[in-house]
Amino acid sequence: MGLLVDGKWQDKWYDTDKTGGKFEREAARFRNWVTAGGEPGPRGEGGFPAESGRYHLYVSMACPWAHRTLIFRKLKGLDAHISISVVSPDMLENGWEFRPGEDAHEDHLYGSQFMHQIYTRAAPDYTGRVTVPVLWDKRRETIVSNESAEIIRMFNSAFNGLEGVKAGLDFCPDTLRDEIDGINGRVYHTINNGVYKAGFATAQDKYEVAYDELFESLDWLEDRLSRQRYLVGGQLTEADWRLFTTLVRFDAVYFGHFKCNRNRISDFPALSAYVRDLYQVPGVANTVDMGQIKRHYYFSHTMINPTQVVPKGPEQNFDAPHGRDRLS
Ligand SMILES: N[C@@H](CCC(=O)N[C@@H](CS)C(=O)NCC(=O)O)C(=O)O
Repeated sequence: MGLLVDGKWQDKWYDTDKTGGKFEREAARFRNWVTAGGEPGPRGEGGFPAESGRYHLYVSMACPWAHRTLIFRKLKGLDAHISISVVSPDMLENGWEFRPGEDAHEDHLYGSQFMHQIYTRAAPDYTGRVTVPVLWDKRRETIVSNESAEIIRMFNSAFNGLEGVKAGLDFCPDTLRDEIDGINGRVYHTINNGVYKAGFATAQDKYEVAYDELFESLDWLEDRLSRQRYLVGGQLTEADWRLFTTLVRFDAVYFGHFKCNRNRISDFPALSAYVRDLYQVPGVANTVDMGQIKRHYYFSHTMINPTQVVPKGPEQNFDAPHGRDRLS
């Protein structure tokens, strides 16, 4: 685990000293947008038109942020248009690595050994963390974006003109967008990033604040989802997929490893059925690799789990009936 400083790799854990033990996630630095015709997006520069075969996605199967992009790529029918390389689940002194084998790929574009080499290829003097997912432009040989929230919005709409892409499937319709953004805001701060705030806190009080906010939000969602099948508008939206990637990891990882242990998701009747409902959407199960998820967290975070022993459990069956059709 480390970061780049002026283009040089340094092996350093998150610095929580300057924030009194609180984990603060750094904002992503590459924020351009692929758009249908290459016009600039909401921020960043233009010149990234949606073209088949032009873009490459670097992901980890373990990472909940990268997982969002894998789900959108699959559901929108973008597999044939956007290629991918999967990094090894073990993120140690060199950060994310390419280690071709059962779990990971080589870097299909440049044969790099480390993900940080992709960042310095785009920006030789880059300073910051080296995160996945990364959307890479093969034509301009640079990073378009390393912000998953924005990559999924691009996948949702920018590529709709390409052959075989499910243009009619809209996970962020204009009419629901404000409500989706509202839900996303709370879910991001207290759940998606909330589990990390609990797990990476190095002071008791900072951990407890994150823990309380997390379970307050899970109680709120349990109530909401006991009355409606999906979070917003009676249909599957981006808000559901953003919540899903955290919930599906919760009992196996966040409950124990990140000390988010008031309850398991399996203790919440609505939330647990909701996770199964989303998991059973055709195409999604293949994006969930529980072996890599557990391996990554328990093996890579040596300051939390120095023995690097990976737990065998829990037993989970996301294929069990969810019974949520009645809420549609
Ligand atoms: N804002 C980013 C966050 C991505 C992120 O933090 N990914 C984690 C993996 S789960 C990572 O690569 N961490 C490496 C690090 O922080 O050094 C996004 O949503 O795309």
